[in-house]
Order: sequence, then C-alpha cells, then structure tokens
Amino acid sequence: MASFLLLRRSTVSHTLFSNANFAASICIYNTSRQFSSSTGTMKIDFTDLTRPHTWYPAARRKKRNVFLHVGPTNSGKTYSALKRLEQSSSGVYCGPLRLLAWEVAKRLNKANVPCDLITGQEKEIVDGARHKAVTVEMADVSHNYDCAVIDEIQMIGCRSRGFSFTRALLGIPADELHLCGDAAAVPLIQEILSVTGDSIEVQYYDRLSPLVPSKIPLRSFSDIRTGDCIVTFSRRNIYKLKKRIEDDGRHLCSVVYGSLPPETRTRQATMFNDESSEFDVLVASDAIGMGLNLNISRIIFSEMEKFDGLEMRPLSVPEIKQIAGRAGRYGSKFPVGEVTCLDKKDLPLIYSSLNCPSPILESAGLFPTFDLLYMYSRSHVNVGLCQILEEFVENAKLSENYFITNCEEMLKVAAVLDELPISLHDKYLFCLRFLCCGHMCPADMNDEILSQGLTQFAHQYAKNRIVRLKEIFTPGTLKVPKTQAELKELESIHKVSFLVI
Ligand SMILES: Nc1ncnc2c1ncn2[C@@H]1O[C@H](COP(=O)(O)OP(=O)(O)OP(=O)(O)O)[C@@H](O)[C@H]1O
Ligand SMILES: [Mg+2]
Repeated sequence: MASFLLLRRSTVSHTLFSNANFAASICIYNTSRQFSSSTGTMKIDFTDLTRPHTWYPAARRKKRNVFLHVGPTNSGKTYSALKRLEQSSSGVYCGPLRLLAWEVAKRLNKANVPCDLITGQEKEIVDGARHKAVTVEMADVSHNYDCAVIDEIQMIGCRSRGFSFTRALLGIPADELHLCGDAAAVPLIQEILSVTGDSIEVQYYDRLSPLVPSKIPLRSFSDIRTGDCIVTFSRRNIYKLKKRIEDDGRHLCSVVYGSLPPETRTRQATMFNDESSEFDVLVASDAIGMGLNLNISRIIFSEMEKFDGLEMRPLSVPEIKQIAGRAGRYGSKFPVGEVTCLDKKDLPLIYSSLNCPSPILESAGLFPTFDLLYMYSRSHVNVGLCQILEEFVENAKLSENYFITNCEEMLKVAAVLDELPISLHDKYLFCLRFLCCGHMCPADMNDEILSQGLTQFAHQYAKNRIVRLKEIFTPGTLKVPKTQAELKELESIHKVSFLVI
C-alpha cells in the first residue's frame, strides 16, 4: 500500500457507511402517517423501527423476483445463483467473507464477466465492470441492478453482523434477487418480505457429494494426510498446530484466520488449493467456515469451543455444519468429505450436529440508519453519538421479526470520538468503519494498538479532514515478527491501515 493513501469524505458513499437514504427516509416517514399530533405540530418517533422496509425507496419502487436457494452445504445453491448473476447485464454478489467475495470476483472475471471486488479492506476496480463482488457491509442500496445475490442469508440472525444482511435483503434494488443459505431462514425471510410486494420462490437442494462423520478421532499427528484441514480458533493454536505438523517433516501447512491481512489469506488459500504447491495441509479458523470451495478432503476439529468476543462458547449446530461442509466439495479432487476431531469426546457432538436441522431463525438483525439517528439527535442538542446511540437503542421499537444489533463495541468507539470536533455523520462512519475492519474477527477497543490507531486517526482527521498513512505510522519501524506477540501487533497495525482506505 502506498504511504500517501488518503481518506476524503467523498470516498465513502452509498454503502453501509453512507447516508444516501437520508432524504428518502424522511419522505417515507412523512407519507407513512407514523406520527402523533401534539399542539398542532407533527411529532415523529424516529425510534420506531417497526417498518424497516420503508427505509429503502429504490427497492420498494420495484417488484423484485426473489429466489431462495436453500439446502445443506455443498448442494450447489451458490452455483445456481451465480449462473444467473453471470447471465445478467449488471449485478452484485454479497457474501459474508472476504475470501468468498474474492472467489466470486475471480470466477466472474474468468468467465469474461468483468467484476469489481469491494470489501471493507480493499477495492479492485476492473475496467468496464457492471458486476461487483462485495462483502455484505459494502452492498450499495442506491444502485439498480438486474440481478443480486446474497449468500449465506442465514447470517441475518447473527448478533453482530445480521443487520447488514437485513439491509441488503430489504434494500438492494435488483429485478432478480437470489438468496442462498440454510433452510432455517425460510420462514423468517418469507415473513420479512411479506410486506415488500416482492414475489418469492423457494428452491430446495440436496448435497451433491457425501459428507461422512468419522467413528474415530485422529489417532496421532502421523495420520495427517494431504487435503486435511485442522480447525482451531486462536492464532496461538493455529501456529502451534502448524509447527507440530511441519515438525514431522512430511507436510507443509497454509494458515487462514480472520485477522491475517486479506492478501495473505488469499495467498495462503491459493497455495493450499494449488496441487503443485508443497503446502498440502490447511490449519484454519472459521474464516474458512462458509461457502468456500477449497480442496479439503477431511475436516479435523481440534476444539469445539470458540471465543466470540465476549466469552468462550460451544460451537453452534450451524457453525459445525458449515465448517464440516468444507470437506469433499463437489468437483474438487476429493469426492467424499470426512469429518473428525482430535478429542474422542467431541465425536458425538459432530455426529449429532451433522444429522439434525439447524434451529429455525426467529428474528433478523436491525440497526438504525444514520438518517434516523441524525433526526433523533436534533432533539438532543449538545449530546454526543455515544449517548444518542445508547438512548436510541434503549427506546427502539421493533416488530417481532427483528432484534437490535449489539452495539457495545460501537459505544466504546463513539465515546472516544465524542471528545473530538467532528460531525455526527463522520463519527457514525468511523464507528462502522472501525467495526468492519475485521470481518469474522470484530475489531476490539481492548486492542490497544487498534484503539490508539483510531484515536490518532480521528484526531488527524478532525484537524485536517485528510489523513496520510505516514501520520499514523512511523515509516521504517515495522519489522518481521519473531514472536506471537509481535505478530499480533503487526496484524493490529495492519487493521489500523484499513481505517485509511
Ligand atoms: N451443476 C453443477 N455443475 C458443476 N459444478 C457444480 C454444479 N453445482 C455445484 N457445482 C460445484 O460444486 C461446488 C459446491 O457448490 P456450491 O458452492 O454452489 O455449494 P453451496 O450449496 O453453495 O454450498 P455452501 O452451503 O457450503 O455454500 C462448487 O465448486 C460448485 O462450483
Ligand atoms: Mg454457497
């Protein structure tokens, strides 16, 4: 990355980070009779979030044809949706993982359909492209498309990222909208779309190749073979397992986990997928856990618990199914997938998870747009974003189809930004930008480097409205990490750089 990358106000538009719906949402509210009258003046309750479909007038002007592709992993759901995307004259693919968006952009470009890649961390613009592959937070809800795909739609129920899926679902103005994912999402999606005027068709899929849970755990590391993927959830364990396997001298391991820089993640996954490379074993976190088509023959769970930002918790049934579903992908060199673990006691959980349906989704994530927060803030003079957010969320009224996103981390960021002379809009953008700079590994204000980076960045921005990378890094101070702590530090510094792009 060049050292003179700048952030300008105009660089952020029409995505989750934009206020493109500002005028529109006010207009909708004015016509929806959601006011109460007091002393002759109309009073609007901006904390009333019971009709979020009205926030997206461009999509509401269309009668969208929605196709729900549902079924188990490796059943061709995304494949079918992408076929339609490829045939369309313009379109967007929205996925939950940066690696998935990258896989789709690569596939479309290879099929001579020029396709941009836009994630929270990078932008690769292709000349003449009318298609985009994006991470869902970057979906543009102001742009008309022939066709849109939202992959892994069951993520709509995710506590932290669900709201971005809801926004894409309600907001993308596409003639044809394809939703791919687990059947557990069907009733909720039907309910949510029952008020939009869209048509919905559900298509059910079956697995294309078998996935077999093993009856025994991995006996020893000498049983590791080409095509194995060991799954663990901390950086420490990833490198420990890599070293353990490589010390035997028979295999080299690629590593993929969320806080690795995106280019590195891509390179590691490509090396593993490339049959001519010596890197024939993968050690990965759930950064590989959804939708990806890697050359994996066997998934080996090294643990069945993960830290979710707040606490250690057992993996959920959908998570186990998703991760296990990376083995034996149809069309890969392994026609049958296997799943096992290191610890014998974990076998029953794997077995039962693969054999039971995921729990039906009850509600979808929702978060107020900037427009609503802004209107709400007008009756709270001299109050910062932190307090506005806190009060707004506390007073928010929701229909039973929705829950409000957990914004603990956002409040911490907002509290830092409230000390600075920047506009409410800029604060809101900073908060979202900060939270999105680590997909699947949420940015964390407890990370000292990240929180200091944010503070420094926001200070520079408040002073000059423009930030040069060299103003928040001292050039020449970065070195190759020799310890786990140094590696973590470097990853955090890399994340700070995403605030700049
Ligand atoms: N009809 C088909 N012809 C050729 N290849 C196919 C076909 N359907 C699916 N595939 C291939 O099978 C693999 C799995 O398909 P796909 O990624 O669509 O599964 P999925 O149901 O979306 O799985 P997941 O739930 O894990 O995302 C991919 O490599 C895809 O290209
Ligand atoms: Mg898929």
